[in-house]
Amino acid sequence: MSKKKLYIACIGAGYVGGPTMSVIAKHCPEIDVEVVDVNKDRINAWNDSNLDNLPVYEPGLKEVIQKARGRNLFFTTDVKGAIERADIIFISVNTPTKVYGEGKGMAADLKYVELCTRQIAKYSNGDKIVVEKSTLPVRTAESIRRILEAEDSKHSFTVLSNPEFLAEGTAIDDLENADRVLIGSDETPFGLSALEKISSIYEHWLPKERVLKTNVWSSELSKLTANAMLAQRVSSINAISALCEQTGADVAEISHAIGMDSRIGSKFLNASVGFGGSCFQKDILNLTYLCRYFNLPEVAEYWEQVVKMNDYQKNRFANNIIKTLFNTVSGKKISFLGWAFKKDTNDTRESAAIYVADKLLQDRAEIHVYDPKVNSEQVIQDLLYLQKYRFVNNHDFESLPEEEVRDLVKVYNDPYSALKDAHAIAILTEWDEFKSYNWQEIYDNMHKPAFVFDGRNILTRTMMSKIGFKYQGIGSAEL
Ligand SMILES: NC(=O)C1=CN([C@@H]2O[C@H](COP(=O)(O)OP(=O)(O)OC[C@H]3O[C@@H](n4cnc5c(N)ncnc54)[C@H](O)[C@@H]3O)[C@@H](O)[C@H]2O)C=CC1
Ligand SMILES: O=C(O)[C@H]1O[C@H](OP(=O)(O)OP(=O)(O)OC[C@H]2O[C@@H](n3ccc(=O)[nH]c3=O)[C@H](O)[C@@H]2O)[C@H](O)[C@@H](O)[C@@H]1O
Repeated sequence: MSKKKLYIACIGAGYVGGPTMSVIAKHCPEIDVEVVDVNKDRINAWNDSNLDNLPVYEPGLKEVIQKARGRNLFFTTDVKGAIERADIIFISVNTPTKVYGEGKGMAADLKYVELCTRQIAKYSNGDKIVVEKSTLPVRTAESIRRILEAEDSKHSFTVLSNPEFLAEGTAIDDLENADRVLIGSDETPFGLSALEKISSIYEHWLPKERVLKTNVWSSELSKLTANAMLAQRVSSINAISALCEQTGADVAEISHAIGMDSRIGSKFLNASVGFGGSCFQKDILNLTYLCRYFNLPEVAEYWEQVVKMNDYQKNRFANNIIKTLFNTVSGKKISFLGWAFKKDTNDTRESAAIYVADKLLQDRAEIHVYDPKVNSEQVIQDLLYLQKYRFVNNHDFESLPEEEVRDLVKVYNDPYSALKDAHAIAILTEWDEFKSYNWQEIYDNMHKPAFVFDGRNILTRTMMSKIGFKYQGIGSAEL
C-alpha cells in the first residue's frame, strides 16, 4: 500500500507564514503545503506571476517561490478546504499588542488566534496536529486545546509549540541554516508522536541535533525570552551611546572591545536610533503583562525598562535634530533616508522612523522620505496609525489632521530629489546603497550648515566632515 501523502496547512500568509512554508515546501517535495489567509489581496500577491509583486520582500524568497509554487506550495483563501485537507495545521497569524480594553497597550491580542482555532474546530473532519507558529504568551496552548475540545469532541487534536526565530531581511538564510528549531510538546504518546512528525519535516534540511525538544511551556516562553534578551542588548548599548556622547568615548569602539569577550559576543551591539519591527516591543510588553498577571512586579519593571530605553533613544534622536537646528524645525525640510525598520525588508512596523517623524511633525517640520522598498501610502498610513494608537509614547502629543500629514510628508522614488534643498538629513535605516551615494553632490544641493544625523552609524565622520557636513552619529561626539 502506498504511503498516504502528508498535507500541511498554514493559517496566515504573512512575513512568517509565507517564507517559512515556502522553505518547507522547497525541501519536502512529497508534502503538499497550503498557505491560507483571509486577506484576498495578500493571497493574490503571493500568486502573482511577476515575482516582484510578492507581498513580502526578502532576499532569496523569489527563487524559493519559483521552485515550489504550483508544485507542492499553494496560496489560497480557502480556509475551510485547507483545514479539511490538512494533517498538520500551523497557526501563523498576527498577535499584535491589544489596542482596546483589558491589557490595552500591553497584552497580546489573541483574537486572531482564537478565531482561527475556532475555524479549525469547526472544519476539522479528522484528527489534526495543531502547531503554534505565532509568538504567544506562555500557556496559550492550554487555551487552544480547550477551545478545540469544547467545540468538537469527535476528533482528537494535539497542540504543539514551534516558535519561529527568523529575522526579517535574512529570513530565507535564517530558515535554511537555522541555529536551532524548537518544538514543544506534552509527554503523552500523541504529543511525542506529533513532535517526531514535525521534527522529521525540519530534518529534511537541518541536522537532527539542531531540533530541540522541550515541554510546551518552555517552548512558548523561550520565544518571548529570546526576543527580550536580543532587544535588551540593543537597549543596553543604546544606553551607553548616550553616555558616550557626553564623554568623548565612541560606542562603536566600545561594542568592538566588549564584543571580543566571548562571554558577551559581538552580535546585536550596534547602537542605533532605536529598535523597531513588529515583535521586539510587542513581545516585551506581553512579557511584562504576563509578569504582572503572575504577580511579579519587579520582573515586569525590569523588562519594561528595555522598551522605555528604546523610547528614550528615539525621542533623544528627534530632540537632538530640533535642538541642533536652532530649536525649531518648523517649515524646514528634513530628509529621511530609510523608513523600513531595518535594511533588506519592506516591513515598516514599529520602525523608529515613524516615531522620529511623528515628533518632528509636532514642530511642523516638512518630512521628505526616500526608502528603496517603501511606498508613499505606507508612510502616511504608518503615521496616521501611530497618531491613533499612541499609548506607549507621549500621551500629550497632538494628532494632526490627515490632510496636514499628507501636506507635510512627501515620499520620493529617487533619493537625490528627496535630499535636494534639505536643511538636514536623518538616516533611519541602514540600507547599503546609502553608503555609495555621491555625498559631495548631496552637500552641494543642501542648505548650509548641512546637517546629517546618522541614526545607523553607516557613514564616517571623517569623510562627511571633509566634505563640509555637520555630521552626528549615534554614540560619538566631537567634544
Ligand atoms: N515578522 C517576523 O519577523 C516574525 C514574526 N513572528 C510571529 O509570527 C506571527 C505572525 O507574524 P507576521 O507573519 O509578521 O504577521 P503578518 O501580519 O505579516 O501576517 C499574519 C497574517 O495572518 C492573517 N490572518 C489573521 N487571522 C486569520 C484567520 N483567522 N484566518 C486566515 N488568516 C488570518 C492576516 O490576514 C495576515 O496576513 C506573530 O505572532 C509574530 O509575533 C515570529 C518570528 C518572526
Ligand atoms: O520574533 C520576531 O519577530 C523576530 O524578531 C527579531 O527579528 P527582526 O525584528 O526581524 O530583526 P532584528 O534583526 O532582530 O532587528 C530588530 C531591530 O533591532 C535593531 N537592531 C538590531 C541589532 C543591533 O545591533 N542594533 C539594532 O538597532 C534593528 O535595526 C531592528 O530595528 C529577532 O532577531 C528574530 O529572531 C525574531 O524571530
